[in-house]
Amino acid sequence: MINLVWLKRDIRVSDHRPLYEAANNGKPTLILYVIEPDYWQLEDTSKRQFQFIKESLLSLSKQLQCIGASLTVRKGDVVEILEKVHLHAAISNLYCHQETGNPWTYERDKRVIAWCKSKQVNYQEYQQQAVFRGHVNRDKWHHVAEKWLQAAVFPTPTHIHTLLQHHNGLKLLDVYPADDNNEARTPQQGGLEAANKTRDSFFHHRINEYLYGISSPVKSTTSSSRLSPYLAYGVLSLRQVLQQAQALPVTSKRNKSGFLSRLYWHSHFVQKLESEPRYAEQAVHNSLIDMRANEFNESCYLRWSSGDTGVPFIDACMRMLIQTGWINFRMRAMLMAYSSYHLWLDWQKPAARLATLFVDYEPGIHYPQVQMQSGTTGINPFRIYNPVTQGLKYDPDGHFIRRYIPELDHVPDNYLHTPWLYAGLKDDLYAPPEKHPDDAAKIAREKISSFYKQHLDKGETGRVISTHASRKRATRRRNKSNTMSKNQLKLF
Ligand SMILES: Cc1cc2nc3c(=O)[nH]c(=O)nc-3n(C[C@H](O)[C@H](O)[C@H](O)COP(=O)(O)OP(=O)(O)OC[C@H]3O[C@@H](n4cnc5c(N)ncnc54)[C@H](O)[C@@H]3O)c2cc1C
Repeated sequence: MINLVWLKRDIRVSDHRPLYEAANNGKPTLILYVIEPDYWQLEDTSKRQFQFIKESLLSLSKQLQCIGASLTVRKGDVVEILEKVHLHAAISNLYCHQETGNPWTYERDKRVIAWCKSKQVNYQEYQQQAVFRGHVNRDKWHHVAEKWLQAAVFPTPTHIHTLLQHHNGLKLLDVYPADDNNEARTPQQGGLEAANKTRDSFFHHRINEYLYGISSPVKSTTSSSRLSPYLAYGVLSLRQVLQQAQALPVTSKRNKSGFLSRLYWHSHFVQKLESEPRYAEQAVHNSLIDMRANEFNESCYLRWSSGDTGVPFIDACMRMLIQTGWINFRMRAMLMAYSSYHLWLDWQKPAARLATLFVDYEPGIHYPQVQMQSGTTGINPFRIYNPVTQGLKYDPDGHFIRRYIPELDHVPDNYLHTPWLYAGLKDDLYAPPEKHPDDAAKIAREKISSFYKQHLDKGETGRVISTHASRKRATRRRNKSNTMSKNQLKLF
């Protein structure tokens, strides 16, 4: 009888409860990662994410060797692979982490649980974020989340009695099982070494510029922590990073607490998708499901998705994302809002496109953010950014635009943010936008107001708020002197 540790978005040894439990019960243990071809065919997955996972698994394999264990990789349907393993060596315990993923992984997990039940395999699933299954009372969420995040981390096992396989299957990682070819030219590297380097440089130096650079797509590349892909695939444990950050003796308290707030937001957002999985498929507010239905303009979508809308700051942001696999929060919000308001595109297809471009794709953050930026939650419906004003503010000298849009080389600086006003624009090189951004924003405002007036059910808005919104005021009254809770006050 063996243990099986099934790895998903938890590619690490430290603060890893499934590995810890397996090591403690002394049975031979198979540590398994399954490349699931059907998953990699989905609209929201891509080769750049696979590449990051591959690098992280190769790094994990070395870490496991240091504690006498080994990683096994297999390719196929998880249930079929479990079945094969079980025939070869009976599985007594299957340990894994709870995953809040997309609808496909949710269904896959249900099949695994059903298989375990049918084979009388003891299925043990543990939390790896402050995200709770079943009914969650949002009034109490921050208390339980805080308790979980402050609990002691699980120590790295010093030895795991490993089950040796004929072949470890690491070579399978050389072949990406889909054909999207969506790679980033200069992505962040996966693996623990890169994760530690990124974290240490942030904790020891870059954190002091954190809030100063946070909104700029240029400054934030170094001032933001850049930990997102390591947290998304569990190369680092969120709880461990949070506790390490709390212990930092940094000079600027504002920067430190700004960063800590965002680590809390992580679980706050993932909890939304966990509590209401349809966030990934349908407008979370029932009245707003059809707000943009039957109006999808494919050519606008294609121009947006390749960074060719004709609005330079939008296009430069999109092209940076295509090239690097990362962009800062504000620009993610602006890109999403531009597609939803100015281009009036229903959010699903743009959301999938962005997901495939993010190396750090985390469904639990992504879909709730997408819906918030698209006005489909029924709360703060007008998240409309003026892309020209944003450009002038965050790229006043135009270096960022020039870097990503060489077709604008012939356009003088004073027209760089609005090239459609320049009489000499070579529009065969860089076509102007289909609608002037101001006109498009005005039309969107009118459409939203009119749709809200006609269709918005306020009772449903109340339901969305009570299920998903943060408890800002209540928390402030109850915890005036509690610094940890102050970090949660900024949740939205
Ligand atoms: C439309 C849209 C989609 C997004 N999709 C993703 C996604 O797929 N994966 C992802 O990790 N983040 C996503 N974000 C949130 C945010 O933009 C990124 O987490 C952040 O830019 C990552 O860079 P960083 O690690 O340097 O962040 P930092 O500012 O250093 O923050 C530290 C960590 O806190 C968490 N975090 C930061 N901002 C947020 C936020 N607004 N909400 C929830 N958690 C946050 C992340 O885990 C991040 O790594 C999205 C935001 C928007 C507007």
